[in-house]
Amino acid sequence: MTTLTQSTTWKALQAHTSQLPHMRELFAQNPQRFDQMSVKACGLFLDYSKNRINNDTLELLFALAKEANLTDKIAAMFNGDVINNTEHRAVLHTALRSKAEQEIIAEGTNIVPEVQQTLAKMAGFVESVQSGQWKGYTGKAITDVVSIGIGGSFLGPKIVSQALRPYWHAGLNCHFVANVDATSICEKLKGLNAETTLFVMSSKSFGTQETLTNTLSAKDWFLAQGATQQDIAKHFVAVTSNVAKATEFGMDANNIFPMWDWVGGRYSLWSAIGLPIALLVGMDNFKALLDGAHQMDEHFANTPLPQNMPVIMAMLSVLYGNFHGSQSHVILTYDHYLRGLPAYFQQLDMESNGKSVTLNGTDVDYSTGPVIWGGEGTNGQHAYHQLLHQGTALIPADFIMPLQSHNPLGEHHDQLASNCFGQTQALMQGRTFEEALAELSNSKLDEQQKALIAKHKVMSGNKPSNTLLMDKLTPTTLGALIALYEHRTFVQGAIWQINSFDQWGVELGKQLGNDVLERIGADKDATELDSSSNALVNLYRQGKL
Ligand SMILES: O=P(O)(O)OC[C@H]1O[C@H](O)[C@H](O)[C@@H](O)[C@@H]1O
Repeated sequence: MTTLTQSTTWKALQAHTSQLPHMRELFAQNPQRFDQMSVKACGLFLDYSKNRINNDTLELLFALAKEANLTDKIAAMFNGDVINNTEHRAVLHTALRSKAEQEIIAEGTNIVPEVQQTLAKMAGFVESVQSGQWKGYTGKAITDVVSIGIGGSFLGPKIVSQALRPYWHAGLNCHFVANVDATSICEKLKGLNAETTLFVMSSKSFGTQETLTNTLSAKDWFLAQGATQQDIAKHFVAVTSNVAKATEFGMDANNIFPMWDWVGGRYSLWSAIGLPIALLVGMDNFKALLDGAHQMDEHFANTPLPQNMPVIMAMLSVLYGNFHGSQSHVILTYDHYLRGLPAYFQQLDMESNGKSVTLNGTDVDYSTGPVIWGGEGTNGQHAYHQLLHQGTALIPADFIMPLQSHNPLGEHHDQLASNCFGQTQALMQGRTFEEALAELSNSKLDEQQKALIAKHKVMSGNKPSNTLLMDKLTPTTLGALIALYEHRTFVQGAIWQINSFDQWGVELGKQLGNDVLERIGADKDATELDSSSNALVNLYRQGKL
């Protein structure tokens, strides 16, 4: 047993949660519920009143946070303490969006000047590409950027670029390649002109198989179009913390944008890994994105726990995962531009909190990170929302919606908003048997059939959701929104006493993948693996069934 599950507060929460009435009743009991259970910060508004909570629940949750020394842990992260204990690294993505005059020390050095220098280098490059001063090998301006990276070096730039589509510079397009499946790069390169294409290779380690292979194929394609080795410097740039390896690979030293060990891959879009974003939306908008995130950092670092938006959201997730047996959490974005956000938060949260041992190596005896998934509203309402409403699993939901659309058109946005709010309402209140029966009062069915159908129409309700609103989706509000989820993830990790910043689980697959690759390339059938893996490798070597 860990000290966490043995704590009085943990036990009190177990006892308390089983006694709480249905949310319908909680709303009926307290007309102030919405006012008391909503909070505004950094251009975001969070309504968390549709949760299985009352004031006592919140008190217990914040007590748990206090007992986990959350405030000290937050300070330790911002101070650059080596909180990633298995990789001996500080965790300072917050420094990437700090103010130029701040001083943030990592391993004895103030890192803010390096951050600022890199931003300045990005600004110069972005300006020269956007203005057309940067010329390709035949003297033409760049029209297309191909961003090559995977994991944190892919999803952040891709999803943020997608979200900020209304801010794109006219005349520049961007294509993202991650998968080692050649189809990805081949499809992207079709129709592109080598003379006007710029490749941005992003790899923190500069050692990731997919990214290296895709970059080599991009280089081959580029040379096959008539360009020469000397032309590469005009068309290939790299972002990496391994400058030596990038130079060795053939990248021009002037075209390498640095990042650092103290930035985790899934927290790196704020660094030069965000270069494709900056190329598309310009440096002012990129800085506005950083500023939104910085505002959320300030809120997170300085706001008492009960009013602290990331802390509230994290503790609600702890409530469902640890006290209601919830294994999954859904992100529902009611905004087409934010359709990629669930995938981004999935990587952020699942790679961070998919852990089973505490920082000191003890096995956990409680659930840690849930499965994160989701999609855009209203599409999901015609598909998986069925399970949210009537399935057997309890899946807390976050509904995210801007109040104003970038594309105001007729009644579209009113309909979108009414669906969003209607869903949260339906999840919360459900439908009783009596209500379902009453709805059938005018039908021609006999009493027995009515009772059967009514039974199928019953929705238990009491399904939790948060609603997150913003005026409009802008670089600033998007920055705040992403930082909100980063900190939410951090807080959960802090409660669970796990390391949210390493990812050893993905390493074994990579290692074994390399081993299998050797066997695929060998001149005899594989015999040394388990029977399934041997047979699969051998089938692959045959190339047909
Ligand atoms: O940026 P790179 O070093 O190429 O790493 C790319 C990605 O690969 C790894 O497998 C990690 O799981 C990710 O966190 C990382 O973002």
